[in-house]
Amino acid sequence: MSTAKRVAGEAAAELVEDGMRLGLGTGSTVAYFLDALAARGLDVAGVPTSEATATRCRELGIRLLDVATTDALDLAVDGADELDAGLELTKGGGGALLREKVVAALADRFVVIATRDKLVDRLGDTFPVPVEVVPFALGPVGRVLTERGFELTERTDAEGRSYRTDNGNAILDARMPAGIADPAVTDVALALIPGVAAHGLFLDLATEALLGDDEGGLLRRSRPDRT
Ligand SMILES: O=C[C@H](O)[C@H](O)[C@H](O)COP(=O)(O)O
Repeated sequence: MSTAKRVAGEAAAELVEDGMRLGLGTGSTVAYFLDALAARGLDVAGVPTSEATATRCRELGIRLLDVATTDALDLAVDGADELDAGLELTKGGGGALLREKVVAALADRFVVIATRDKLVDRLGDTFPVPVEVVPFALGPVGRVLTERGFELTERTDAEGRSYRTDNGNAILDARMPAGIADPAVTDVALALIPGVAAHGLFLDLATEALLGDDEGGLLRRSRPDRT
């Protein structure tokens, strides 16, 4: 049990209103959000960002929406692996980055829930950028990333096999030893490499952050230009 994650998840559940269409993130912090949301018994429905979240929603009785027929969401709630003072994020530690980014982009409001220790001065300082790669392109993409100075680790599953996302893709965890000097430049550069399906830099998407700590405290941050 993590008090810090629970506090953040429960605070996010309080933001939900009857009738809302939600984006339902992925991860251990989101698990607390889903529990608290189900306990409220509201009439809501959401697009899940992973098979794991979809399964948990079915168990909890949270109605699911098909992303194919959902043009907009009122509120998305998701975790993060790092966030900076401007609410720019690194995500994808749980491998759900592609669907998470699609869902976040559909939402009018995107609330990040995390523990306070995930606040960083600069993205990439504590967590590599997960790069989701179509398996066919693993070699070429790996070579391009290495040429650009990234140190790569191909993600593996519990059995040591190449990890596969819900979309059937692999993940290269890419660390820039010198740090990511300009996330906006890296964002575009990564997205343009043929074979990259998605990457874990989430820029200009989050509107608010709810950050819990182990003493039960909650820090609220908002992006001034988006709320
Ligand atoms: O792919 C997974 C996601 O981006 C998660 O939201 C992120 O890794 C944070 O997960 P957790 O809340 O378990 O730390």
